[in-house]
Parts: sequence; C-alpha cells; structure tokens
Amino acid sequence: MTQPAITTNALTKRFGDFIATNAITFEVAPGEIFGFLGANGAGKTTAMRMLCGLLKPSSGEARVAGFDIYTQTEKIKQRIGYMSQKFSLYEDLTVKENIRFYAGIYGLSNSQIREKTAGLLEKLRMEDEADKLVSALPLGWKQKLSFSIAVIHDPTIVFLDEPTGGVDPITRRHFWDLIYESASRGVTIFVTTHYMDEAEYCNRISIMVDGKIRALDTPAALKQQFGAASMNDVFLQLARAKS
Ligand SMILES: Nc1ncnc2c1ncn2[C@@H]1O[C@H](COP(=O)(O)OP(=O)(O)OP(=O)(O)O)[C@@H](O)[C@H]1O
Repeated sequence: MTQPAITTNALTKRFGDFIATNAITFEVAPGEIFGFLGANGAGKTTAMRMLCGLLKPSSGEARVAGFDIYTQTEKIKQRIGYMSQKFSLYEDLTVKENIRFYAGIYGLSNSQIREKTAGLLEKLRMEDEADKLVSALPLGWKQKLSFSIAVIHDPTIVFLDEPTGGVDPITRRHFWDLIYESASRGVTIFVTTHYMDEAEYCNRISIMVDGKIRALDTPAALKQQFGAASMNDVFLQLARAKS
C-alpha cells in the first residue's frame, strides 16, 4: 500500500486555555486534492502551520510525506511547497527576479533555475511579462505565478492557504487548472478556502468548526449526508448547528 501523504491522529494545539485545533484526525492520499474548510478562526491556519513544521503541536501525532512533525521538520520543509495570500511575491522585484529568488531559497542550481524559469513562463504564457515588476500584474496572474513558484522544486505536497482571495470565479477556475495539472503529476494538494465553488473542485473536504473536524468526505457524499443542494448549504448547516 502506498503511504499516505499526510496522517494526523488527535492533533491538538492549545494557546493557554484556548484550544485552536482540537484532536483532529484524518489522512490525505498521495495526489489527492484535499480541501480544508472552516469559518474564520476555526483553526485551519494553526493546523496547517503544524503540518508544515512551523508550529509545535501541544499533543497528538502527524506525519507529512512520511516524516514526523515533531522531530523531522527539516525533512518536511524540503518536500513541501507553501503559498498563502499573506506570504507572497515581492512586488518590487520583476517576475523573473521573484522566480530566481524563491528557486534559490529552495536550493535549485543556476542551470535548474534557468530551465525551470523558461518552462514556468511558457506554461503561464507570461514570457512578455518576465521583466515587468510584479506590482504591475493583475491579482489573478500574481496568484498563478505564486503557485507555480511554490511547486518549482517539485514538492510532494503543496499547502495553499486561501490562495485565490479577491478574484472572480473565472479567474479562480483558471488557477484551479494549475492545481489539477500538479495533482495529475502526483502532487498532493492541501488547500484552505472560503469559496464554495472551489470546495466543489476538491476530491475530499473536511469542515472545521471551533477547532474540530465536523465533516469529512467527497463533496457529493457531504451533500447527500446533509440533504443539501450545494456545498454552501452544507457549510451553512454546520455553522448554524454551532450557534
Ligand atoms: N499565536 C496565537 N496565540 C493565541 N491565539 C491564537 C494564536 N494563533 C491563532 N490563535 C487563535 O486560534 C484560533 C484559530 O486561528 P486560525 O488562524 O488557525 O484560524 P483559521 O481557521 O485559519 O481562520 P481564518 O480563516 O480567519 O484564517 C483563533 O481564535 C485565533 O485567534
């Protein structure tokens, strides 16, 4: 059996008396697109930071790409890509300079960087923008560039924290073409989003409420389970059950 990309068992993070992530248990398969949903403050970013090896859990277990999140964080960091709306491109560098900078951080050689840069610009059809400042690009283009940079070192798993905030559904759909393309090459995608159209694009979805996972299945199975017409209905039912 192939090893799961991510496994967690009762993974928990407390900040003082407050439990931000409360005993979450799940598995993500290699090449799966796993949507990690929840209202603001549900504990998604906290969970993601633990899985990326950036935050020590209070208790519980997890393995990412086969490595332990307590003791093997450096190995995890080498195998993952990360993109967030908050941690993104340098606006005052050009497109090419951003690619060079991040590829260098990920440890690629100069010849790899040259080759990857050409391929990336071609795939995004951004050859004409290579020497433009990132600040001059539309937001949707920045997001696609940011994603492409997050996978430039061929990670096994990529973590996306609200990657498409602030753009319209068509632009989001184009962004998701990139996600599907990576997943079809076997890259595991772990993505948080507040957009329910995006939730429908995931293979499976978990929904967190107040630090706990309240639902986890395929979009079709969740809609059936909740007797809901859309993922938005499922989400609202869980939110209402809370209040
Ligand atoms: N370092 C910290 N110290 C204390 N509380 C924290 C800390 N980090 C997060 N929290 C709290 O933990 C809870 C969960 O936060 P988290 O950022 O994980 O939520 P989220 O689901 O990612 O929300 P959003 O969708 O708004 O990004 C929030 O109530 C937040 O205030």
